[in-house]
Amino acid sequence: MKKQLILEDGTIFTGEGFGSNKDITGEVVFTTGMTGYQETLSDPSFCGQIVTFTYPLIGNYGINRDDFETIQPAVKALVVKEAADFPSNFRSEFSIDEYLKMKDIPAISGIDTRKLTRIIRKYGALKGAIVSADANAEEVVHRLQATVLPTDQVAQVSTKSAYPSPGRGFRVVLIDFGMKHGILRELNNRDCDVTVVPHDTTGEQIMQFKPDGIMLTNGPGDPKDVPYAIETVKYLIGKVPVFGICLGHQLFALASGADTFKLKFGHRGSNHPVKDLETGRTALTSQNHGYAVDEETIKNTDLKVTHLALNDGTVEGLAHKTYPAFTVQYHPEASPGPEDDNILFDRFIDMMKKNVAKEKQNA
Ligand SMILES: NC(=O)CC[C@H](N)C(=O)O
Repeated sequence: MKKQLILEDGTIFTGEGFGSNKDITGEVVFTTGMTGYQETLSDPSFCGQIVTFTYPLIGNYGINRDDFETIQPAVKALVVKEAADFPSNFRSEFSIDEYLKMKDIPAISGIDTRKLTRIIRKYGALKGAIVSADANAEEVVHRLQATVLPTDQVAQVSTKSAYPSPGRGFRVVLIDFGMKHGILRELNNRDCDVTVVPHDTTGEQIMQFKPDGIMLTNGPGDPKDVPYAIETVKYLIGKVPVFGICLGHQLFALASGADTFKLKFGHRGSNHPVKDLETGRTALTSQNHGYAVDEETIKNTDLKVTHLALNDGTVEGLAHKTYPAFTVQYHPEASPGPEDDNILFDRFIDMMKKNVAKEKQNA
C-alpha cells in the first residue's frame, strides 16, 4: 500500500507501507548501524521517534526471540530503503513486517534514505509524519509545524513498579528511565543483585534498599523533561557509587550543575569512536542520543571530562572528582554494536568493592 513520509519543511517522500497501517507523527532521526535493527527498534530511547536506517537492506535475518532490548518497542515508526520480505537465519521467527504488524508499528520502504539523511544532517532532526497516499500533504505540513511533540516519554517506557533481578553479589538499585535490557544483563552477568525501580522513585526510597551502587539507565527525550530525576541523582551522589549511561549520564551532569543541549542531528549508530582521555585509548561504541553535555559548563562543577567523541568533540564521559561516580554518553552494553568498553561494568563492580571495604573500615 502506497504511503507518504512528510517532513515539516514540506519535503514529501512516497513509498510502500509495511507493518501497521496507522498514521503517525514523530521526530525523524537516522541511525547508521549496519546490523542490529532488532535491538535498535526495541531500544526504549527511541520512544516517539521515526527511525531512518541508512543501511539499505533491513530485515534480512528476521526477528528472533533473543535480541530484544525491551518487550514492548516504543519507536514510533521505521523508514527503510528496502525491507526483506523473506528473512534467512536459523534464529528468525518473524519477518520484520509480521513483527511490526503484531506491535502496531508503521514503517515505510522504498525511501531514498540517503537524501532523507542529508536533509536531517543539514537542517537537524525534523518532525515528520507517515500518512496514506491520498492524505493532503499541505494540510499535513501545517499540522506538523503546529505540533508540539510530547515530553513524557520516560514515564511511558519506565517500569510501573519495582521488581528484583536477583544475584548473590553487590546490591544495585537500577533506576529505569527506559532501560535497555542489555544493561541489566551486564549487571546480572557480574552476579549483581539488582532491584529495578521506576523513574520517579525518590532518593530516600532508593536508600531504603541499602544499595551498594546505583545504576542510572538510558532513556528517551530531553533530560530536562525529568527534573524530579535530576533531584534524585543530586541526592544520591556522594552517598553511594553511581554509574550512569546515556540519559543517566546527562542527568548526572545536570545534577552536578552542568548543562545539556540538543545536538543538531544526534549520534545514532554502532561505530562511533570515543577517546578515553585517561588511557588515550579509543573505543568504537554504540550510540543513540540527541542531546549532549555542554563541556564549557563542566568547569564550574566537581566533575571532570573523561571521554570525548572523536567525530565532533562532544563530551562522552564524566567522573566525579571526589566521589565514586562516573558516567558515559555511549552504550558500553552495546546491543547493537561493539563491546569494546564492556569493561566499564567491571569498573563499576570495582568501585562498589572499594566503597564497601572503606565503609567496613570506618564502621
Ligand atoms: N539513549 C539515551 O539514553 C538517550 C538520552 C537522551 N534521550 C538523548 O537523546 O540524548
